[in-house]
Formats: sequence, structure tokens, C-alpha cells
Amino acid sequence: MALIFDSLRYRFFLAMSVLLLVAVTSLVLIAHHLAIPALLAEEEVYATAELDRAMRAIGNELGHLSLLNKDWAIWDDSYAFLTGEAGDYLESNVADGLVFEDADLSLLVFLETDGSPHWIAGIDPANQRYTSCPGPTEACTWTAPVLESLQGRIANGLSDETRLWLHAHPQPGLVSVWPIVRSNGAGPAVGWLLMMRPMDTAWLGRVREGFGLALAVEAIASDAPAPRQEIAREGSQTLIALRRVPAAPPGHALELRVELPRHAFRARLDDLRLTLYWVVGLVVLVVVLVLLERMILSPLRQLATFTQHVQQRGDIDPPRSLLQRRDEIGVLARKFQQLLERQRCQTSSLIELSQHDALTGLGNRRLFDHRLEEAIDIANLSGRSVVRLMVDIDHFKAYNDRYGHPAGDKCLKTVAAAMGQHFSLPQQLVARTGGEEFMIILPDTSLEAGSRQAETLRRAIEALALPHAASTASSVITISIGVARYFPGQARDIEGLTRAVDDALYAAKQGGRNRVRREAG
Ligand SMILES: Nc1nc2c(ncn2[C@@H]2O[C@H](COP(=O)(O)OP(=O)(O)OP(=O)(O)O)[C@@H](O)[C@H]2O)c(=O)[nH]1
Repeated sequence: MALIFDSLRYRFFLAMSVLLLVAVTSLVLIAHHLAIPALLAEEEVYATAELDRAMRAIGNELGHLSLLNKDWAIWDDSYAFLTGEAGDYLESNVADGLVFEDADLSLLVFLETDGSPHWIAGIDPANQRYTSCPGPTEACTWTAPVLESLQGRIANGLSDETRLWLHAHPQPGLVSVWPIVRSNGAGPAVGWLLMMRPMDTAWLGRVREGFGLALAVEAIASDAPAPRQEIAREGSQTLIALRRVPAAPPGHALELRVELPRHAFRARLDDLRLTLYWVVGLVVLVVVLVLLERMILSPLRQLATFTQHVQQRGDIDPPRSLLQRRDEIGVLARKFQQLLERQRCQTSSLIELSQHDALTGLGNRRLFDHRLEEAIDIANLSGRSVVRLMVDIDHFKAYNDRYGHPAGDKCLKTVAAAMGQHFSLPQQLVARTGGEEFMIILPDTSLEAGSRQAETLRRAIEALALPHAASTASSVITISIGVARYFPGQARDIEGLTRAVDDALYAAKQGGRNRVRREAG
């Protein structure tokens, strides 16, 4: 299980899944708790504004009715009808009922100044029949609620505010009252004229045409515990805005109902969705890029930088931060480090092999040449001399011939080991530069000191007492040593030093072997 979670692939997929889950959840939460409520609130403001417009339309209609009412009330014929001087007023103007159709009226009420009815005429909403009576009796009882309402207002004193109102019973309608006076304004009012215009289908049609409002009006009981205004939604297409407005008689009210299309809401919702998708999509993209950078690209760059540095300097390791990772990049870095270590090991083995003699383990000529150059450079800098010894085993061919080649090898190893022990300081070097020929570098050593050490070595080899019955120099293995030195300022190069030590060895051999000879002078 731990391995699965260490995997870069699974961690990346897990991070992506969590990210998508968070993105979708945020999208849903933002939409449902912020964006959509804001749009709904905006839609309610729109619905309220439309209801206000409906109220202004009703106010407008009341104004028109009031003008018509005023025309009739200050008409001398109406005045004469109230004073009893126009006997044919009803027959001429009202009795045929056409006035109700032409002026969209449902009721005309003529009152005396004290509020008692003079004449009532109208269209009964229950059966659409024309009725005309001297009071709210018989066929005109349906007018009683309007009459009572009017009489109550007259009793309380009619003003500009109270002479226009909405009526709910027996039918929803607009009501206007004017005092009946002479057209020239002379004399007091002789009564009141009420006009009622029904808020019926025809009237609602005119409102729809004039104001572009899909308005409906319904009479309701005003004591119902309903809010003054209510917004309801019918699916995604239609919004229903309801408003309760006061209307006479007491205990009644009118409910205005405006049907509104929701296309603005739907368009805003589409815009909002698109914006949210873009925002969330961009946020997801940015987070994915950051995750990619942190989880994959940045460590890969580190690894690439490391490999470039390895090309320049082979002795460095991958960054610790990469080695400690438990994912695929960590595995790659650790494998890389293992390969590097193996390569370094192989390289150092190759270097070791290329600079050492396989038989004796001493340095070979390549190492000797390199170390001699170094020693001479150091001597030139320090001003101290370097001594070079050339060692050759005496009569070694005869030894081989006598004891056999394997014994000769063994002898070479023994002599080499002894020389290695003898000159074991770090700056000193013993190298096998030929079959039975050895070179020794003794830095910071004078010719005398070098000669003494050579003599000590010679004795030490002799003291090994390796039998050599075929030697004419001794009964045991012996060596001859040539000694030469290099010192700064000396007009001698490496070749000159080589000649000098070679000559010294030659002199030792010529002198009878088993001896040390140093360069002349
Ligand atoms: N066993 C053995 N013999 C070797 C090896 N390398 C060289 N030799 C032998 O060393 C001998 C060197 O002989 P020479 O150069 O003639 O010299 P020498 O016999 O030592 O005589 P002087 O140097 O004059 O005392 C040769 O017989 C080589 O075959 C080796 O690795 N093993």
C-alpha cells in the first residue's frame, strides 16, 4: 500500500482527483450559495419593479376614470337630473345601457348631497344584465357594497385621496366620485356621481396592450394571513409576482398577479455558468501546472543539472533532496548514484591496474615516470634535491636458469616486498621498471643520504639470504644499485638523470656487483 502511495503516478492521479473533487464541490457551493441566490434576489427586484409598474398602470387608469367622471359630474344635464329639472336624462343617456359598453363602465350612482341614493344604474356582474333603480333595492341590491362604501366616505368627508379607490366586491373594479356642480361653477354641489369601471378581461387586455403587462386581478378576503407580496416560480420559464392591495369594502382586498418571462434570469444563469466554468477551469489548470512543476518538472531539472555537473566533475553525488524521495524520481536518483559509484570503482581499478605491476604490486614505469616528473617539479619549487636509485638483481638470468622461472618470480616478489618495506614513506616510490630492474625515488634527499639508504637496502636484500648458487657475486641473492640525484639549478633534465643513474649502476656491475655506486662528482 505504501509503495502505491510512494509512486509518482498514483500521487499525481490522487492529487488530480482531489483537485477535481474540490473544484466540482466549489463550483456547486459557489453556484448554490452565492451566485444563484444573487440572481434570484435580482429577479425578485425585477418582479417588484414590474408590480410597481402594474400599480402605476392602475393609478393611470384611475386617473382616466376620474377625468370621465369629472366630465359627467360638471355637466349641466347631470346637475339638472339631480335637481329634477331634466326628466329625460336617464332615457337619453343611461337607459339603453350603451354608456356602460362605450365607456367601459359597470356602475353609475347618483347621490344626494346627504349621501342618499338618487339613482343607480349598472350591469349586474352576476348575469351581465342592465339594472336601473332609484336605490339599492330589488334588481339593484348587487350595488349595495359599492353604495355603502361611498356613503361611508361621504360621511367622513371626501378628499382627493378618498374619492378614487379600488373595489373588490361584487367585482374587482376602479371607482371614482365627483361632486355634481354646474358647468360654470356657480352654486353648491347638488349631489355626487360615482363611476365604476370593472377590472375585467377587456380591461386587463387593454392594460396588457398599453403597458405590456400580463396582469390578472382577483378579489380575496383581506384577513387571509398571506404576505403582502409573493414571488413564485413556475419552472424555468415563468415568474409569478403577486401583490395584495387594499380594496373596498372592508374585509376585502385585490390580488394583482403579473406573469413574467424568466429569459433574463436564464441568460444571466448561462453567463454565470460559463464564467464559473472558465474560472474553475483556469484555477484547475494553474494548480495542475504548479503540481507538475513541484512534483515532476523541478526534480527532473535538478536531476538534469546534476548529470551536467557529473560530466564536468565525476566525484559528486545526486542532491540529497532527490535521494530522499520515495517516488520514481528518487528511485532514478538512487540508481544513478549506484551506477556512478560502480563506475568510479571500475575507473579506480583501471587506474590501479594501469599504474602497477601485476607480479609484485609495485608501481610500474608509467607511474614511475609520472611521479618522477612530479618530484622534480616539487624539487624545483622547494629548492631541495631528489635522489633516484636504479636497482638490478645480480645474475638473475642464472637464477632463472638454475631454479626455474616460477622460482624467479617468487624471488622477484620477495625482493620487491623488501624494497617496498624499506622505502615506505608516502612521498617515496619503489617501481619495477624492467624484468629484474627497479627504480626508487627519494624526494628531499641528498646524494650522500641517498647513497647511505641504498647501501642499507643492499644489505637488507643480502640479509634475506635467498640462496643463489649460480651467482659469482655471492651465494645469496644480491643487488647492485646506481645512485644519482637531481637538484634545482642543475643543468640536467630527466634524460640526463637517467643516464647518470644508469652509468652508476653500470659502474656497480662492473665493480663486481653486490654494491652501491653513486654518480661521479
Ligand atoms: N622469473 C622471471 N625472470 C624474468 C622476469 N623478467 C625478466 N626476467 C629474466 O631476468 C633475466 C635478466 O637477465 P640479464 O638482463 O641478462 O641480466 P642478469 O642475468 O641479471 O645479469 P646482470 O644483470 O648482469 O647481473 C632474464 O633472463 C629474464 O628472462 C620475470 O618476470 N620473471
